[in-house]
Amino acid sequence: MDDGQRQVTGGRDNGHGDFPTLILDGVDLGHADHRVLHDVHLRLAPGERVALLGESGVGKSTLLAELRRRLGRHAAWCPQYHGLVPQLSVYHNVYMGRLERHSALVNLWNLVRPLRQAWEDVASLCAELGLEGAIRRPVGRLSGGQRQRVAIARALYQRRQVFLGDEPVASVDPHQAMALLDRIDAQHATTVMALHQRELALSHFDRVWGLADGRVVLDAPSQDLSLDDLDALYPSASRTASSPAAPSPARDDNSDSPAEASARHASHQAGEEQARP
Ligand SMILES: Nc1ncnc2c1ncn2[C@@H]1O[C@H](COP(=O)(O)OP(=O)(O)OP(=O)(O)O)[C@@H](O)[C@H]1O
Repeated sequence: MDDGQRQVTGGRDNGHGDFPTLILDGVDLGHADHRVLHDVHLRLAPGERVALLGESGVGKSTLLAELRRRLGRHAAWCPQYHGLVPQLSVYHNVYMGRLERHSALVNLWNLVRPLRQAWEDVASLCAELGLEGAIRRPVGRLSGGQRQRVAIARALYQRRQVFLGDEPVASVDPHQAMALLDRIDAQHATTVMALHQRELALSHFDRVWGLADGRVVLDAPSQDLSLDDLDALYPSASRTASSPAAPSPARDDNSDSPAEASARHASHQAGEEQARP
């Protein structure tokens, strides 16, 4: 067992209080023999909202899977491809978020002939998320945005301390994305979400973790970051946007690389420490 696991599993847990600070201290993450992320140093403290950014395939889902493994029952999970059962209704898919809280008999009953309380709980969550007319509909007949909201409803129904989301607002328009993030934040003081919307990362999160080239290259408060800092996490997009006839630098010369943005934040912090009496 490494330090990060000891921090999570060894702390106070009354089922309602804060989970212990989660620490990844120089770990490598990957799949079988394939190392995806090297020497990861990160801390997730209760009350922090973190946006996880980086190009496709860089390892965001891999990192989220590790956080989920370490947080265990502290974490509600909203997966990238929703993980819904298309043949079953919205009610059934949302209810399944909490199966482990009840006995097999209660679950069987609620799935076959829902008890009033379970139905009302799911119906009210669905109404909040704009799914009021759809609760009896099979998920396979919903739009992509509706399915995304069902997946979020199922994660909210889990009622855990930490919300882990793998691009949970990728299939909805920007207005809905903000409303959904507000709803998630209302229930969870602590969140980690993979995103591609840089503006949302700055407006809705306390901190940004940025991945590139198999490493964590950015770990800084969002208030210290600009869109240019986040753009630097997407070099392929900059290359695509550049004209092949007149190649231009990926970033303007005044903007920092993610590592420089992290360093800028660190030196800013050090300056504040020194200035303190
Ligand atoms: N189950 C797996 N087994 C082996 N390799 C995997 C597995 N899942 C992902 N990978 C590989 O790990 C690397 C990182 O994938 P990951 O899904 O973590 O990236 P990501 O940043 O979440 O990408 P995206 O934004 O496209 O979802 C990729 O090279 C991917 O092919």
